[in-house]
Amino acid sequence: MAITRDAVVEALRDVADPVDGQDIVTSGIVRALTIEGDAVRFVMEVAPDRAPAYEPVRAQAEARVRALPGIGKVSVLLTAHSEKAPPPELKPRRATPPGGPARIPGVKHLIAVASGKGGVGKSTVSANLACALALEGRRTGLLDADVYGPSQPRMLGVSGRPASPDGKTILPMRNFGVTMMSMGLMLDEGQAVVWRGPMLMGALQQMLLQVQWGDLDVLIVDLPPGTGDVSMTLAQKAHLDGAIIVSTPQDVALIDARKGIDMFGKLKTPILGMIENMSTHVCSNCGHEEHIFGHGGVAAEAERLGVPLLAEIPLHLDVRRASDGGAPIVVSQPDHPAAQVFRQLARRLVADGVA
Ligand SMILES: Nc1ncnc2c1ncn2[C@@H]1O[C@H](COP(=O)(O)OP(=O)(O)OP(=O)(O)O)[C@@H](O)[C@H]1O
Repeated sequence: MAITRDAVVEALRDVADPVDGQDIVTSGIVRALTIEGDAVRFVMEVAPDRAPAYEPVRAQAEARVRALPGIGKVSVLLTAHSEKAPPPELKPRRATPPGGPARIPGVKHLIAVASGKGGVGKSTVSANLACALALEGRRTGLLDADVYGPSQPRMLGVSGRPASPDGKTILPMRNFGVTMMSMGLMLDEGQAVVWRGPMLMGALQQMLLQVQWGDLDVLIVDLPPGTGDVSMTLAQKAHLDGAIIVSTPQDVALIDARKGIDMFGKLKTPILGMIENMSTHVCSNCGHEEHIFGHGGVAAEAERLGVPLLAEIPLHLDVRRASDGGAPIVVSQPDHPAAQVFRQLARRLVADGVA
């Protein structure tokens, strides 16, 4: 029987990370997994001072994989990620001089998740979509560019200041199979509030180009709400494959969403489609459905604009709880109806060749 990547990953999920408390796949220390015939190789990347403590975990991981049917050679190496140099300061500096849209090295697809108005669930959608794409086997990255309200560290259960091997480049964080970086991890509290346009633009470029994203099939960028400098810079400077616009069915959110669509249109960024979030409220006690913010508004708008309605996500307490708990519903309750909507969304984007 051929060894599959899924089987190896599943086996490794049985092994706990003693520091992180999660399994070693979720905690992101398993790297460079390669399978050649019946031979399996991977490394476990840990902090240098913790290497001795991880030796039993390495042995356990090796034994767990070795127990899989049809396995030949298993090689598991402990490597220490360097924490010598602190990451570079995310400096409020001027963006590089004008130039055309550039591709980010190693990144196949770049997708922006935008909303006209704040609080409509753009970050919730970005986090769940990223996790769902990772579950589809896509090498997925998530950049939280919401400089005024970075929420991805909380949603993906990531904390701490990112390390840098050389003081110039930044090592991203990783959880739930998603490589992630957030402006929130690079800034001291309140720092960004005083930033002006050119500073924000420079910081975004730094995050796109100085973070060691590695080879990614898709990088999702969670933009700040509205059509401000960060959104404009991304659309102008980076080769975006498309933008997804998140809106609630309410008129006010829709009007703002139209402005966002208009901006991307002017900057020649394709709109991949719209997502209606908080589409219908499902009572967590009795299951009764209610359209608190109206219903069908986003579908009608998408039709008017000639763009697809990619998903309708229910407003459900479990979605909020999962995000607040640091494990998006797609990973914490994979059978939940809301999780299924995100999984279908991810499959659709993969099938359409954009992710
Ligand atoms: N479908 C949903 N069901 C329940 N709660 C949701 C849903 N979508 C988002 N929320 C909750 O609504 C709040 C706002 O969501 P989120 O932070 O994703 O919005 P946002 O558009 O990114 O906001 P911001 O303007 O701060 O960037 C969060 O507490 C989130 O957990």
